[in-house]
Formats: sequence, structure tokens, C-alpha cells
Amino acid sequence: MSVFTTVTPEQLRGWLQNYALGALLDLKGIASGITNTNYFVTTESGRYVLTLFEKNTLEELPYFLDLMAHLAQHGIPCPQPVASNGGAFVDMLNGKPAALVSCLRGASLEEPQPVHCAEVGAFLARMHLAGQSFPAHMDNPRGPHWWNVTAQAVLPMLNADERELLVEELTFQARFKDLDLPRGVIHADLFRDNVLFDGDTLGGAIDFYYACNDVLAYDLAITVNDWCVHADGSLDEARLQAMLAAYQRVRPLSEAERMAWPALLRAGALRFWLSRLYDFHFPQPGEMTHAKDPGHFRRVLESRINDQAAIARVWG
Ligand SMILES: Nc1ncnc2c1ncn2[C@@H]1O[C@H](COP(=O)(O)OP(=O)(O)OP(=O)(O)O)[C@@H](O)[C@H]1O
Ligand SMILES: N[C@@H](CCO)C(=O)O
Repeated sequence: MSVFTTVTPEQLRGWLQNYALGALLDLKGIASGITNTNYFVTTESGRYVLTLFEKNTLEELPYFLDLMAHLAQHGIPCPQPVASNGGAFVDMLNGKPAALVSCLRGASLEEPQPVHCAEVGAFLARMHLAGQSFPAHMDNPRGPHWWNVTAQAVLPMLNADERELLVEELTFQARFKDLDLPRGVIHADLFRDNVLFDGDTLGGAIDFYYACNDVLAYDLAITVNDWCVHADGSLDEARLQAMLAAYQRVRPLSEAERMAWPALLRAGALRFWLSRLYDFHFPQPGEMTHAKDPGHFRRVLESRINDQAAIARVWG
């Protein structure tokens, strides 16, 4: 269940007085999603998604909403935040910071084909370019410092093999922390469930609430690790080639990014292995039923470590 904070039509009608969207016609809770409360809202002027932020503070949210507005303004298909009559994108509703954004067409895919991976690669590269002119900055809250703090919390829960893998990977990644690679705004969570497709055409990306400033090719690695893998964590070469080629038609990777690519794939796997381990061993109330399998990302990490030759082959 993903309506953690209930909003009644009466409450929303009162709140919408502050928006120029016409009368409320329909309000429907969205079942999927694990972090926030989401509703589909229909008014006389169109269809929107209302999000009540369950974890973010009012101060944190402008970065994400301003970013979506910036990207939408630059032609990137993503939710467009709706400003209140006072010009704000976020306002309190039932004690939670809340925002309305445009509702995108399409549905997420569970089994993407190379054609979809190409769409996602091109989208990501265009987003990276459009993000270059976004003026605000946010360090990655799930960066190396967080990896190490989270590892300390989960290490006691792991078996000996997993402990060894985790400690060795943290040591390996420490060698790359000062790499000077192109940086900018990254989505940081562009998984299959965060991209909506209308047929084979990408309708848009959602869930920018992990977006931050970091290494652009790391974002591509995170995306590849979800879109271009088999169930056992190994890479699907056809999907991988499709995504990388489409990305590079828009933003070619530099020699330094190609050199760092194997380590970036491992870093992306490490980050999601850690967050899934943490959520699994320290579940928050209401999130139990959605705990995602940490083992999948352990296998993705092992696969990236053991498959260095195949990863290097992708550059031909
Ligand atoms: N702008 C949008 N347009 C269309 N559908 C949307 C939009 N935003 C969210 N949705 C729908 O709502 C669902 C839940 O949204 P989302 O995945 O952002 O949930 P969350 O709980 O905020 O985040 P997460 O589950 O990643 O922690 C999505 O799977 C999608 O179906
Ligand atoms: N995409 C994440 C969950 C949301 O951040 C995962 O699959 O672990």
C-alpha cells in the first residue's frame, strides 16, 4: 500500500483553492511506489499526480521540483511541477509537504528489449546535457560516505563470504574516489519502474527524488545495471550495446570515462546492494511488503567483478 497519508476529496478541494486548476473531478490513490503517498488527481484543467512526501523536508524539495521544471522547460520528458497561485511548487497538505506534477502517459516495462534500452540511453544523455545549465547543486546523499556508514550497519548481518565481498569492494572503490570525470545532474535511480513507455516510445521518466550532482557516467552505469541485465545479474549484450550506442550518439563518452566504466558499473551495483541490504535488515514501518531482494544486487556486483573482459569488449 502506498497511501501512507490519506487525503479526502474535501481536503483536496480546500487545498486546490490555492491553484488555478479548476474544480476537482476525481481523486484516486496509487497503489505502487514505496516511499511517498501518491494520488492521481483530475481537475477541469487536466490530469496530475499529487505526491505527499513522507520523508523529505520542505527545505529539501525545491532542488528536485526546480530540476523537473528546468528539464521540462528544456524538452526533457518528465513531470512538470504545477505552481500554486503564490508561485511555489511545494505546499503543506495534511502535515506533509505536497506537490502536484503533470501526469505522464504510458506504463513501465518489466521486460525491456534493445529498442527500449536505446530510448532510455538517448533520454539519459539528453537529460545530462540539459542538466548542465541547472544552477542548483546537491551532493549525492548516497555517495561513498553513505556506502561506508551503511556498510558498518549491515556488516554484522552478512555471512562471511558477503562480508569479504563488501569489504573488498569498498577498498577497491576507494581507489577511484578522486577520479576527475564529467559531472552534472544525475537521476541516480533510472530503473525500469521509473520510466513510462507508450508503446515503444518513451513517455517520460519519473521519481527524481534521488537526483543530485555526481559523475554522469555513473548514472549510465546505474541505468545499465537495471535495464541491461538478465535475472542472474549478468549483462545482456544486445540491450547493453543498444543503450550505450544511443547514449553516445547524444553524448560520447571520453577516454577517461571508458577507462573508469568497469569500476562505475561495480559502484552502481554496490550502492543498490547496500540500500537493499539496509532496507531488508532495518525495515521502516509500512515498507515491509515491498522489501527488494538484496541478493540480486550482490549477484550483479559479482557478475561485474568476474566479467571484466566482456565489459571491456563493449568498446570494440
Ligand atoms: N508524473 C507521473 N505520471 C504518471 N504516473 C506517475 C507519475 N508519478 C508517479 N506515477 C505513478 O505512480 C507510481 C508511484 O510513483 P513513484 O514510483 O514515484 O513512488 P514513490 O513511492 O514516490 O517512489 P519509490 O517507489 O521509487 O520509492 C509510479 O509507478 C507510476 O505508476
Ligand atoms: N530502485 C531502487 C529502489 C528505489 O530507490 C531499487 O531497486 O533498489
